[in-house]
Amino acid sequence: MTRSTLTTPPPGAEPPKTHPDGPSAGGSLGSHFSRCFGCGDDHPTGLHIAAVTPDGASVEAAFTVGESHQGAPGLAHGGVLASAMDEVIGMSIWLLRKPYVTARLETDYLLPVPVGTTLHLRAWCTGIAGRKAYLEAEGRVGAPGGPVAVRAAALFIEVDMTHFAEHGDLAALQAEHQDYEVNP
Ligand SMILES: CCCCC/C=C\C/C=C\C/C=C\C/C=C\CCCC(=O)SCCNC(=O)CCNC(=O)[C@H](O)C(C)(C)COP(=O)(O)OP(=O)(O)OC[C@H]1O[C@@H](n2cnc3c(N)ncnc32)[C@H](O)[C@@H]1OP(=O)(O)O
Repeated sequence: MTRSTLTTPPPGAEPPKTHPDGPSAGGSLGSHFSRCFGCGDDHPTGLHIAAVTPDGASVEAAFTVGESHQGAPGLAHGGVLASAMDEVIGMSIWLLRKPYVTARLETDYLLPVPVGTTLHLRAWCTGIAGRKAYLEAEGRVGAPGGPVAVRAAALFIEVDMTHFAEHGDLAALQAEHQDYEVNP
């Protein structure tokens, strides 16, 4: 992976501490928002990524490139593949049960990905330093041990839940996150 210093954990970064409320090994993650482009069941043209965690610390998902994901004829659009990486990386940091947003996403495209290909996605956290989380992901062609077509490295920043209320749609947030209170 051609990774910049911005997505490389600095000396002293700590390993992630998973949260007891997160799914245990072998569990499904579910969608964090029904209209999310990456994972939402109600998104009409979304990626509909559904992930599991094999070990409580990383996530795995299978994503099949469809007709609506093309860039060049018959080939996946690079931005769609980056979205899939962003999604599984976001799912992996949500295992900590703290809200984070993507600050930086670096993607290496190693192989063309034809329509109809199933990419086996995996994401994991490489370290935490203050509000910064360092994460990686890969997409392998055809099988979990298949050739790597896409790799990503990311910097996510921890935010308060008010980030989503202040900048986004508070009613939609509260409808699906009943535990969210304004001015708790
Ligand atoms: C109804 C929905 C509910 C959702 C919420 C519910 C629960 C949470 C959910 C679950 C999630 C589960 C799955 C998620 C799946 C997919 C995830 C997709 C994630 C996304 O797709 S999310 C959208 C795209 N994302 C954004 O929309 C971010 C826009 N942005 C900002 O909101 C600010 O920019 C922010 C907050 C990032 C920082 O702002 P800030 O003011 O808080 O902090 P500040 O700027 O001081 O940065 C602090 C330190 O980070 C360094 N830093 C910052 N940015 C950097 C960069 N780009 N490169 C290198 N370093 C950077 C600084 O240099 C400083 O470093 P230092 O401390 O060393 O000086």
